[in-house]
Amino acid sequence: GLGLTNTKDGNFGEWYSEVVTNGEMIEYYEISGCYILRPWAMAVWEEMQNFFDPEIKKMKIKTCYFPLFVSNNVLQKEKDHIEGFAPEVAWVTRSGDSDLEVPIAIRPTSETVMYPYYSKWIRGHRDLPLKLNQWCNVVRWEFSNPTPFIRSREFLWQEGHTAFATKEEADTEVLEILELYRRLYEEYLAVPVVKGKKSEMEKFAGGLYTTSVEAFIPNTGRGVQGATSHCLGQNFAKMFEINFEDEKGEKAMVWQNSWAYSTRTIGVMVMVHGDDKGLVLPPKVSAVQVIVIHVPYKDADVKEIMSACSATVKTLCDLGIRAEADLRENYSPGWKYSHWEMKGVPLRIEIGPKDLANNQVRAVRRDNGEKIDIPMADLADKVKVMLDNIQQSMFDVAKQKRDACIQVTKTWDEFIEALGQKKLILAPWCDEEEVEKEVKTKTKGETGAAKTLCSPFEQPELPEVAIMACMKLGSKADAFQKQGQAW
Ligand SMILES: O=C1CCCN[C@@H]1CCCn1cnc2ccccc2c1=O
Repeated sequence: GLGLTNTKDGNFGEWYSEVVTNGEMIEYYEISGCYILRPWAMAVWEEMQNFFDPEIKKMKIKTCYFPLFVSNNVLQKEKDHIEGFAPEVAWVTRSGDSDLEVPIAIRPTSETVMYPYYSKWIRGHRDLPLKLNQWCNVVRWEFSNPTPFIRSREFLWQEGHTAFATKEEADTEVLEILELYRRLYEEYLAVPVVKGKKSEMEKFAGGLYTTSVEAFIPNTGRGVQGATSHCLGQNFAKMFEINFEDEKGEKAMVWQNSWAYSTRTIGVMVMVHGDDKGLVLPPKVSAVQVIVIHVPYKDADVKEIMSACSATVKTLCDLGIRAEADLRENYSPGWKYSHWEMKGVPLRIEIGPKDLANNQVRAVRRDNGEKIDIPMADLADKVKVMLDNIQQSMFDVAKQKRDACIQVTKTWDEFIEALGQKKLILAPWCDEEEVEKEVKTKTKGETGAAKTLCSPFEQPELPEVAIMACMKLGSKADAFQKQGQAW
């Protein structure tokens, strides 16, 4: 039938897989770790792009497109960067039935594709800042459990790559981009995130420091990295000889950043807001914000009801609201209610004979099921306000749930206990790599190992605090909470 067979609190993994499929966002593909992104998902991706791209254009960041393929020697150039990632690189070794002279890699990220040309294009300080972004796919041949949107062998993202004359300019941009990522999550996906700095162990090895926005999934007690904004320092400039002649005529290396968000954002949004009836989409990113459904009644004039629905859709569309009518006669209203609830449409409007007689419509919110009768005359200003309320309410509810999971711990025992309770833990933190490694071993085998997520920029009164989350361990330990000075 139409309903889900798994519940969100019952079997989260199975629930998630059903929701993205029944909600018509994802179709599973014959090659493991790859997924088909259907229009219902791509519409969310496009709404996010409609916010983000104009914002970076305001920052004078230009769109480019570099090739998908990377030569081996260039890929190996920045040792720190590639070390550890090598197993994930996919290679083209043949064309037709003949082997390639030299295997060619498919980009897992584009630093090594782009930076030889940054070196060629950047000569003097007048060539700076160089700020480019590309919207593309990348391939990482991962082996840990693939999950639609969250972890796939190919995914879509934007990757920004910028070069500056000074570190100050780079530092400033890192945080400007991070703020855009916060807005993307909080204002569009209605998902609360924590901004912070990654630990030395978790940061991008090829960079100087990494900042990120961290989301949290209460059902699993897992933190999830939402987007990253790295300052690369001068590491890549050294490797790829990206120098410029500064005002004093001296040769200087550029300071670089790179930053990305990917289709993982959609998965986080589904995990946070979805419920046992399916997807729940924030109005700002939903392809359809209002679905209008006619309720035929035995001898009522169904044509009149249908035209009232079409007129309602027109009124709403003229206001810039993404409204559609489902007037199919081969499906019952009940079937349609379940179908559009599964797809997470924020607001449903029902029109039946009674409504027509009273010159009103029945509006039903997807997020909390609230039913409201609206006079036809008030449709214009009421519906827009309702959609804004739904957007805000979805964020407030998610933030309240996330905050309820945050626990401050001051002792190892408190920490281990919180770990077992799927908490997002704030604990004092020293950021020494061996401490991080030690805790990783010490917390294995417990309810689930843990990982540092970030050291929040907004710190509670505690000294040096890092925010962590318990990660139900699948194949590898990749998330643990931790304290710093405590031991
Ligand atoms: O995050 C970002 C933001 C966008 C540009 N790239 C950086 C850093 C990517 C780190 N990374 C991640 N997986 C990889 C996998 C294979 C080879 C290299 C890499 C790799 O460098």
